[in-house]
Amino acid sequence: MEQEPIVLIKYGGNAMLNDELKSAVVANIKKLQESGTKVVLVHGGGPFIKNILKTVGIESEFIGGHRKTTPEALKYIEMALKGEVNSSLVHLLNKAGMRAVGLSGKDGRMVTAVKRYHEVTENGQTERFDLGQVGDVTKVDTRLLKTLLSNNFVPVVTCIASDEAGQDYNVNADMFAGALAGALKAQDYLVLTDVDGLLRDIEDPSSLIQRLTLEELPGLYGSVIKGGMIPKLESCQIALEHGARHARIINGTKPDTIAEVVQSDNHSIGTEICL
Ligand SMILES: Nc1ncnc2c1ncn2[C@@H]1O[C@H](COP(=O)(O)OP(=O)(O)O)[C@@H](O)[C@H]1O
Ligand SMILES: CC(=O)N[C@@H](CCC(=O)OP(=O)(O)O)C(=O)O
Repeated sequence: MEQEPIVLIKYGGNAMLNDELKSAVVANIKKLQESGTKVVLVHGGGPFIKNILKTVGIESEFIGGHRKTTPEALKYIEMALKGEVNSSLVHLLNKAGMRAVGLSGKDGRMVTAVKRYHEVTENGQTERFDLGQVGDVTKVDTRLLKTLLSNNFVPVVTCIASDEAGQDYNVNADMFAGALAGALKAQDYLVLTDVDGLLRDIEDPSSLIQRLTLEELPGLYGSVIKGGMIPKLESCQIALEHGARHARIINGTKPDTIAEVVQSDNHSIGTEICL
Protein backbone atom coordinates (compact mmCIF):
# COMPACT_ATOMS: atom_id res chain seq x y z
CA MET A 1 0.00 0.00 0.00
CA GLU A 2 2.81 2.46 0.91
CA GLN A 3 4.24 1.96 -2.60
CA GLU A 4 1.05 2.81 -4.44
CA PRO A 5 0.81 6.45 -5.53
CA ILE A 6 -1.89 8.60 -3.94
CA VAL A 7 -3.63 11.30 -5.95
CA LEU A 8 -5.47 13.87 -3.87
CA ILE A 9 -8.08 15.78 -5.84
CA LYS A 10 -9.57 18.99 -4.45
CA TYR A 11 -12.92 19.56 -6.06
CA GLY A 12 -14.21 23.14 -5.81
CA GLY A 13 -17.90 24.03 -5.71
CA ASN A 14 -17.70 26.12 -8.89
CA ALA A 15 -16.63 23.09 -10.94
CA MET A 16 -19.51 20.87 -9.75
CA LEU A 17 -22.50 22.96 -10.71
CA ASN A 18 -24.18 20.29 -12.82
CA ASP A 19 -24.33 16.50 -12.96
CA GLU A 20 -22.50 16.39 -16.30
CA LEU A 21 -19.45 18.08 -14.76
CA LYS A 22 -19.55 15.84 -11.72
CA SER A 23 -19.90 12.72 -13.89
CA ALA A 24 -16.79 13.67 -15.91
CA VAL A 25 -14.76 13.99 -12.70
CA VAL A 26 -16.15 10.69 -11.44
CA ALA A 27 -15.20 8.98 -14.75
CA ASN A 28 -11.65 10.31 -14.37
CA ILE A 29 -11.42 9.01 -10.81
CA LYS A 30 -12.58 5.61 -12.02
CA LYS A 31 -9.87 5.56 -14.69
CA LEU A 32 -7.24 6.32 -12.07
CA GLN A 33 -8.56 3.72 -9.64
CA GLU A 34 -8.56 1.07 -12.35
CA SER A 35 -4.91 1.84 -13.09
CA GLY A 36 -3.98 1.12 -9.45
CA THR A 37 -3.79 4.71 -8.23
CA LYS A 38 -5.27 5.49 -4.81
CA VAL A 39 -7.60 8.49 -4.95
CA VAL A 40 -8.73 10.78 -2.12
CA LEU A 41 -11.39 13.33 -3.05
CA VAL A 42 -11.56 16.48 -0.90
CA HIS A 43 -14.34 18.92 -1.64
CA GLY A 44 -15.76 22.31 -0.81
CA GLY A 45 -19.08 23.67 -2.03
CA GLY A 46 -19.08 27.47 -1.89
CA PRO A 47 -22.16 27.97 -4.16
CA PHE A 48 -24.14 25.35 -2.18
CA ILE A 49 -23.26 27.08 1.10
CA LYS A 50 -24.28 30.40 -0.40
CA ASN A 51 -27.69 28.95 -1.35
CA ILE A 52 -28.48 27.40 2.00
CA LEU A 53 -27.42 30.53 3.90
CA LYS A 54 -29.60 32.62 1.59
CA THR A 55 -32.56 30.29 2.15
CA VAL A 56 -32.31 30.63 5.94
CA GLY A 57 -31.59 34.36 5.75
CA ILE A 58 -28.03 34.36 7.09
CA GLU A 59 -25.69 36.91 5.50
CA SER A 60 -22.05 36.00 5.12
CA GLU A 61 -18.97 37.84 3.96
CA PHE A 62 -15.49 36.79 2.87
CA ILE A 63 -12.46 38.24 4.58
CA GLY A 64 -9.11 37.38 2.96
CA GLY A 65 -10.68 34.46 1.06
CA HIS A 66 -12.35 32.91 4.16
CA ARG A 67 -16.06 33.02 4.98
CA LYS A 68 -16.78 34.69 8.31
CA THR A 69 -18.75 31.98 10.13
CA THR A 70 -21.08 32.35 13.12
CA PRO A 71 -21.95 29.23 15.15
CA GLU A 72 -25.43 29.31 13.59
CA ALA A 73 -24.01 29.61 10.05
CA LEU A 74 -21.67 26.69 10.75
CA LYS A 75 -24.67 24.45 11.41
CA TYR A 76 -26.03 25.18 7.90
CA ILE A 77 -22.59 25.05 6.27
CA GLU A 78 -22.09 21.54 7.63
CA MET A 79 -25.56 20.60 6.35
CA ALA A 80 -24.70 21.81 2.84
CA LEU A 81 -21.23 20.24 2.74
CA LYS A 82 -22.06 16.87 4.30
CA GLY A 83 -25.78 16.51 3.66
CA GLU A 84 -25.84 17.81 0.11
CA VAL A 85 -22.44 17.92 -1.62
CA ASN A 86 -20.67 15.02 0.10
CA SER A 87 -23.61 12.65 -0.21
CA SER A 88 -24.13 13.49 -3.90
CA LEU A 89 -20.45 12.78 -4.68
CA VAL A 90 -20.57 9.50 -2.75
CA HIS A 91 -23.73 8.59 -4.67
CA LEU A 92 -22.10 9.26 -8.07
CA LEU A 93 -18.88 7.39 -7.23
CA ASN A 94 -20.85 4.40 -5.97
CA LYS A 95 -23.08 4.47 -9.05
CA ALA A 96 -19.94 4.29 -11.18
CA GLY A 97 -18.94 1.08 -9.40
CA MET A 98 -16.51 2.42 -6.80
CA ARG A 99 -16.85 2.18 -3.02
CA ALA A 100 -16.94 5.72 -1.74
CA VAL A 101 -16.92 6.68 1.92
CA GLY A 102 -18.17 10.14 2.92
CA LEU A 103 -16.28 11.84 5.73
CA SER A 104 -15.39 15.19 7.21
CA GLY A 105 -12.20 16.03 9.11
CA LYS A 106 -14.11 15.24 12.31
CA ASP A 107 -14.36 11.51 11.55
CA GLY A 108 -11.85 9.52 13.55
CA ARG A 109 -10.48 12.94 14.62
CA MET A 110 -8.65 12.90 11.30
CA VAL A 111 -8.06 16.66 11.06
CA THR A 112 -7.39 18.96 14.01
CA ALA A 113 -7.90 22.71 13.60
CA VAL A 114 -7.38 25.91 15.59
CA LYS A 115 -9.30 29.15 15.33
CA ARG A 116 -8.01 31.37 12.54
CA TYR A 117 -7.71 35.15 12.73
CA HIS A 118 -7.25 37.36 9.68
CA GLU A 119 -4.29 39.69 10.18
CA VAL A 120 -3.47 42.74 8.08
CA THR A 121 -0.18 44.60 8.57
CA GLU A 122 0.07 48.20 7.37
CA ASN A 123 2.83 50.65 8.24
CA GLY A 124 4.17 48.22 10.84
CA GLN A 125 0.76 47.99 12.59
CA THR A 126 -1.06 44.64 12.59
CA GLU A 127 -4.86 44.63 12.72
CA ARG A 128 -6.60 41.39 13.71
CA PHE A 129 -10.07 40.42 12.42
CA ASP A 130 -12.21 37.77 14.14
CA LEU A 131 -13.61 35.32 11.57
CA GLY A 132 -15.76 33.40 14.08
CA GLN A 133 -15.78 29.63 13.61
CA VAL A 134 -13.12 29.56 10.89
CA GLY A 135 -10.20 27.23 11.45
CA ASP A 136 -6.72 26.40 10.22
CA VAL A 137 -5.47 22.82 10.08
CA THR A 138 -2.78 22.04 12.66
CA LYS A 139 -2.65 18.25 12.54
CA VAL A 140 -3.69 15.41 10.23
CA ASP A 141 -3.96 11.80 11.36
CA THR A 142 -3.79 9.78 8.14
CA ARG A 143 -4.56 6.37 9.67
CA LEU A 144 -8.26 6.33 8.78
CA LEU A 145 -7.57 7.40 5.17
CA LYS A 146 -4.78 4.84 4.76
CA THR A 147 -7.00 2.08 6.15
CA LEU A 148 -9.72 2.97 3.63
CA LEU A 149 -7.26 3.31 0.72
CA SER A 150 -5.59 -0.02 1.43
CA ASN A 151 -9.04 -1.64 1.16
CA ASN A 152 -9.81 0.14 -2.14
CA PHE A 153 -12.41 2.52 -0.73
CA VAL A 154 -12.48 6.06 -2.11
CA PRO A 155 -12.53 8.57 0.77
CA VAL A 156 -14.61 11.68 0.04
CA VAL A 157 -13.70 14.27 2.63
CA THR A 158 -15.21 17.66 3.34
CA CYS A 159 -13.65 20.59 5.12
CA ILE A 160 -15.10 20.66 8.63
CA ALA A 161 -12.70 19.93 11.49
CA SER A 162 -12.60 20.18 15.29
CA ASP A 163 -10.04 21.51 17.73
CA GLU A 164 -8.59 19.47 20.60
CA ALA A 165 -11.54 20.50 22.80
CA GLY A 166 -14.13 19.33 20.24
CA GLN A 167 -15.12 22.79 18.96
CA ASP A 168 -16.05 22.63 15.25
CA TYR A 169 -14.61 24.89 12.52
CA ASN A 170 -15.30 25.74 8.90
CA VAL A 171 -11.98 25.36 7.06
CA ASN A 172 -11.39 26.72 3.57
CA ALA A 173 -11.50 23.60 1.37
CA ASP A 174 -8.27 24.43 -0.47
CA MET A 175 -6.30 24.82 2.76
CA PHE A 176 -7.87 21.63 4.12
CA ALA A 177 -6.99 19.69 0.95
CA GLY A 178 -3.39 20.99 0.87
CA ALA A 179 -2.85 19.84 4.46
CA LEU A 180 -4.18 16.36 3.63
CA ALA A 181 -2.12 16.11 0.42
CA GLY A 182 1.02 16.98 2.39
CA ALA A 183 0.26 14.58 5.24
CA LEU A 184 -0.41 11.75 2.77
CA LYS A 185 2.75 12.59 0.78
CA ALA A 186 0.53 12.54 -2.30
CA GLN A 187 2.20 11.86 -5.63
CA ASP A 188 -0.15 14.40 -7.20
CA TYR A 189 -2.19 17.14 -5.58
CA LEU A 190 -4.71 18.44 -8.13
CA VAL A 191 -6.81 21.52 -7.43
CA LEU A 192 -9.86 21.51 -9.70
CA THR A 193 -11.50 24.84 -10.40
CA ASP A 194 -13.50 26.63 -13.12
CA VAL A 195 -10.58 28.30 -14.93
CA ASP A 196 -7.58 26.78 -16.75
CA GLY A 197 -5.16 27.62 -13.93
CA LEU A 198 -3.49 30.80 -12.70
CA LEU A 199 -3.84 33.47 -15.38
CA ARG A 200 -1.44 36.42 -15.53
CA ASP A 201 -4.40 38.50 -16.71
CA ILE A 202 -7.74 37.17 -15.45
CA GLU A 203 -9.51 38.64 -18.52
CA ASP A 204 -7.20 36.81 -20.93
CA PRO A 205 -7.55 32.98 -21.00
CA SER A 206 -4.38 32.74 -23.14
CA SER A 207 -2.25 34.21 -20.31
CA LEU A 208 -2.01 30.91 -18.43
CA ILE A 209 1.07 30.59 -16.21
CA GLN A 210 2.25 27.02 -16.80
CA ARG A 211 4.85 26.74 -14.05
CA LEU A 212 5.64 28.63 -10.88
CA THR A 213 8.13 28.02 -8.08
CA LEU A 214 7.31 28.66 -4.42
CA GLU A 215 9.93 31.42 -4.48
CA GLU A 216 7.94 33.30 -7.11
CA LEU A 217 4.67 33.24 -5.15
CA PRO A 218 5.17 36.11 -2.64
CA GLY A 219 5.72 38.61 -5.48
CA LEU A 220 2.42 37.65 -7.12
CA TYR A 221 0.01 37.84 -4.15
CA GLY A 222 -2.29 40.85 -4.51
CA SER A 223 -1.32 41.55 -8.13
CA VAL A 224 -1.86 38.27 -10.03
CA ILE A 225 -3.02 35.97 -7.22
CA LYS A 226 -6.34 37.31 -5.97
CA GLY A 227 -9.65 36.17 -4.45
CA GLY A 228 -10.25 32.43 -4.71
CA MET A 229 -6.73 31.86 -6.08
CA ILE A 230 -5.10 32.96 -2.79
CA PRO A 231 -6.00 29.85 -0.75
CA LYS A 232 -5.36 27.64 -3.80
CA LEU A 233 -1.74 28.76 -4.11
CA GLU A 234 -1.27 28.72 -0.33
CA SER A 235 -2.61 25.18 -0.25
CA CYS A 236 -0.19 24.06 -2.98
CA GLN A 237 2.65 25.51 -0.90
CA ILE A 238 1.44 23.66 2.23
CA ALA A 239 1.12 20.41 0.25
CA LEU A 240 4.61 20.62 -1.30
CA GLU A 241 6.33 21.72 1.92
CA HIS A 242 4.80 18.78 3.78
CA GLY A 243 5.75 16.12 1.27
CA ALA A 244 3.38 16.10 -1.72
CA ARG A 245 5.44 15.46 -4.87
CA HIS A 246 3.52 17.54 -7.43
CA ALA A 247 0.88 20.26 -7.14
CA ARG A 248 -1.21 21.62 -10.00
CA ILE A 249 -4.26 23.84 -10.46
CA ILE A 250 -6.40 22.61 -13.36
CA ASN A 251 -9.77 23.21 -14.97
CA GLY A 252 -12.22 20.70 -13.50
CA THR A 253 -14.89 21.63 -16.02
CA LYS A 254 -12.90 20.10 -18.89
CA PRO A 255 -13.33 16.35 -19.25
CA ASP A 256 -10.29 14.08 -19.03
CA THR A 257 -7.88 16.67 -17.62
CA ILE A 258 -7.34 14.70 -14.40
CA ALA A 259 -6.45 11.37 -15.94
CA GLU A 260 -4.34 13.08 -18.60
CA VAL A 261 -2.27 14.99 -16.04
CA VAL A 262 -1.69 11.94 -13.85
CA GLN A 263 -1.30 9.25 -16.49
CA SER A 264 0.56 11.03 -19.28
CA ASP A 265 2.16 13.72 -17.09
CA ASN A 266 1.04 16.34 -19.62
CA HIS A 267 2.83 19.53 -18.57
CA SER A 268 0.80 21.84 -20.77
CA ILE A 269 -2.33 21.41 -18.62
CA GLY A 270 -3.02 23.94 -15.87
CA THR A 271 -0.51 25.66 -13.59
CA GLU A 272 2.15 23.52 -11.93
CA ILE A 273 3.56 24.78 -8.63
CA CYS A 274 7.06 23.50 -7.85
CA LEU A 275 9.39 23.57 -4.85
N1 LIG B 1 -5.00 35.26 -11.61
C1 LIG B 1 -6.11 34.53 -11.61
N2 LIG B 1 -6.25 33.55 -12.51
C2 LIG B 1 -7.36 32.78 -12.55
N3 LIG B 1 -8.41 32.96 -11.70
C3 LIG B 1 -8.34 33.94 -10.77
C4 LIG B 1 -7.17 34.76 -10.68
N4 LIG B 1 -7.36 35.62 -9.65
C5 LIG B 1 -8.58 35.36 -9.15
N5 LIG B 1 -9.19 34.34 -9.80
C6 LIG B 1 -10.53 33.82 -9.50
O1 LIG B 1 -10.44 32.62 -8.76
C7 LIG B 1 -11.59 31.82 -9.08
C8 LIG B 1 -11.42 30.39 -8.58
O2 LIG B 1 -11.54 30.35 -7.18
P1 LIG B 1 -12.93 29.96 -6.45
O3 LIG B 1 -14.03 30.83 -6.98
O4 LIG B 1 -12.69 29.98 -4.98
O5 LIG B 1 -13.17 28.52 -7.03
P2 LIG B 1 -13.51 27.07 -6.47
O6 LIG B 1 -14.95 27.03 -6.11
O7 LIG B 1 -13.19 26.22 -7.66
O8 LIG B 1 -12.62 26.76 -5.28
C9 LIG B 1 -11.68 31.99 -10.57
O9 LIG B 1 -12.97 31.66 -11.07
C10 LIG B 1 -11.35 33.47 -10.76
O10 LIG B 1 -12.52 34.24 -10.72
C1 LIG C 1 -13.65 29.26 5.80
C2 LIG C 1 -14.23 29.10 4.43
O1 LIG C 1 -14.17 30.01 3.62
N1 LIG C 1 -14.79 27.91 4.14
C3 LIG C 1 -15.41 27.63 2.88
C4 LIG C 1 -15.63 26.13 2.79
C5 LIG C 1 -16.13 25.67 1.44
C6 LIG C 1 -15.14 25.91 0.30
O2 LIG C 1 -14.00 26.27 0.48
O3 LIG C 1 -15.69 25.64 -0.92
P1 LIG C 1 -15.00 25.87 -2.39
O4 LIG C 1 -13.89 24.91 -2.50
O5 LIG C 1 -16.12 25.58 -3.33
O6 LIG C 1 -14.54 27.32 -2.48
C7 LIG C 1 -16.77 28.38 2.73
O7 LIG C 1 -17.45 28.58 3.73
O8 LIG C 1 -17.11 28.70 1.58
